[in-house]
Amino acid sequence: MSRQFVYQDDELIEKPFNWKQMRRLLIFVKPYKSAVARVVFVMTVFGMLARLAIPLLMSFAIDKAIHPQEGSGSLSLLITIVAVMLALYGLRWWAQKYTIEQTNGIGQKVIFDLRAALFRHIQSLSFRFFDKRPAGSVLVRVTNDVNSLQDMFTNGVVNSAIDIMQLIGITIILLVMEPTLGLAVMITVPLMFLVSTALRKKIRMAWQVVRIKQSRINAHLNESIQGIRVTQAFAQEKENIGFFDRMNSSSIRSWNTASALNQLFGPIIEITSAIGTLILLLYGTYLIQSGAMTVGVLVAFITYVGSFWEPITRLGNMYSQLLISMSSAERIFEFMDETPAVPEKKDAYPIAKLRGDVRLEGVTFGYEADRPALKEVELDVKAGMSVALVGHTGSGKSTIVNLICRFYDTVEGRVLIDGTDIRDVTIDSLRSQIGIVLQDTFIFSGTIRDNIRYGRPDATDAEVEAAARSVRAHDFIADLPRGYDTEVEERGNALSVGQRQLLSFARALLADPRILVLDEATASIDTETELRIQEALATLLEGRTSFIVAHRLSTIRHADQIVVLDHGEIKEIGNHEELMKRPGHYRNLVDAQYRFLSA
Ligand SMILES: Nc1ncnc2c1ncn2[C@@H]1O[C@H](COP(=O)(O)OP(=O)(O)OP(=O)(O)O)[C@@H](O)[C@H]1O
Repeated sequence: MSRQFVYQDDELIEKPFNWKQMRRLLIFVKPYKSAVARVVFVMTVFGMLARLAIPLLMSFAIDKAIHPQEGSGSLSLLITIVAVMLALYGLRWWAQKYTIEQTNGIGQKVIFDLRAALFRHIQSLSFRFFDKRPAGSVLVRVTNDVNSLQDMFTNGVVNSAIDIMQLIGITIILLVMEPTLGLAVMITVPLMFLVSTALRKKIRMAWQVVRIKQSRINAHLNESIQGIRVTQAFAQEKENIGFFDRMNSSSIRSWNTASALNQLFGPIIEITSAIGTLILLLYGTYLIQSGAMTVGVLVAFITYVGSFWEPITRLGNMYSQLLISMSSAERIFEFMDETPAVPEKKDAYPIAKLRGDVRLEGVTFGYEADRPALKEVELDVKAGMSVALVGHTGSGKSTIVNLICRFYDTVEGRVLIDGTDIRDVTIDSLRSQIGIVLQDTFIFSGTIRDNIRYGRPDATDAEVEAAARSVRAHDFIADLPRGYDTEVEERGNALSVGQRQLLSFARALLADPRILVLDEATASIDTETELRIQEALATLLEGRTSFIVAHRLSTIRHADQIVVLDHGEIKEIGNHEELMKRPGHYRNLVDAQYRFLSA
């Protein structure tokens, strides 16, 4: 079997009940506590009391109106009792309807708040958080884990409270009505509890296996779809299908096992409750025959016992659900407790409108503790200069720009913008004045216009168009079927690499940042597009401080300053002419590129 896919995704495994977590979850219910109180009140006063009173009335009707011990039956009393019973049924129906509507509404609101809080928190987390986790696992927490709490919130909390009260109510009534018979019936409760607890645990485990398998299928599906181009290019479809089939069959098998176990549950509960009813009938008949109890009381008992098992079963199910919810809650709170790796100081202030001077002073940084990506970097860039960062792959070019944008904090040394340590200012005020154009241009679903407007949502249509014209993107946009209103699919798959790059230039230009960071695309593009991009770039860079992770000689040559990096250290700094005059890293790099181009 292929070892190529290994999934260690988040799995819904149950966790022991944890009060601390439960309390944290209940905080989300707090805003709705008066609504919850109303539901509990309505259900207790109207729903539960009606439910408990009906068998008593039945017993009363039999013993007093239908078959009294003394005298004959009374039709008018019977009619009155039936009328009261009908009214109680109506009340119960209304109370139930109200409870269902309200609990569903409250549950949805709680889930909405929880999901929103989680999303808001994730948005605030730094790059380091996302470095450690595949997008899929973050996705699962915001969707599956939150959903798995949905049942608990929509039905669980309120219904369990009602069920517990109902059980207490029935137990008290049974014991008060006929203590010995009440006790005799209760004998089956521990039995039923033991049997159902053991079986339920097995069932829970079996369903967890199903969930794990299904979550692996999801992960595989996600990867397969994202990687479909590579799969087809390497003609691996057959292997992929085979792997998927095996996962699929294994998921079905686990489903069958779980479902078979589940089906055992109903009969076992029925047998136990039948034993209870049998005891009730035998002992009840004996009590009636010996004159210690009336037929009406027996009928009431049978009805009460019938509605005794129902809340027990529901509470059992709820308990299973609760344990699964615990693991979801744990994972949700694990994310909620993540603090941004790039924290904002309490007294951080918004940085003034930037001039654009950038200084790196003795900067050392590593993504991992023992692997420095930059070592004691010194760099002084005056406002308006364009800086090309060059060096072999992994030399630390992107890391420099990551630090300037404060996606990460330095381990040693500091980054100064206009003489201010960037750790002292608010992140928002800093980043909103820095434009970033990444190599892998991200195009969001929406129109071309929306995408250009991304960094400045209040820009007018005319401004959007002017930005597109300046970076030479207007012509290709105008050629699209609906021009600026063309919907681009998610990630802009329908656009070429060059077109996407021009779009991102327009986006950056419209945001009009003082400092521009650009990770140049390495993909080879035709000469005409290359020329167009160079022209666009010249417009974009005009008057701004810019840092370009440069791959094209044309870009590098025109830069005011070229920074040559090697293994996280700056080896050379100067402009093209200066660096070409002496032998060194830069000259070797340029010679190598020329050799490559002329080969
Ligand atoms: N998110 C990350 N987590 C851990 N290590 C990283 C991360 N990003 C980069 N690195 C490591 O840091 C070092 C510098 O990487 P950086 O991305 O700055 O190189 P680069 O010069 O931009 O390379 P390239 O030209 O290939 O983009 C490399 O050794 C790389 O493996």
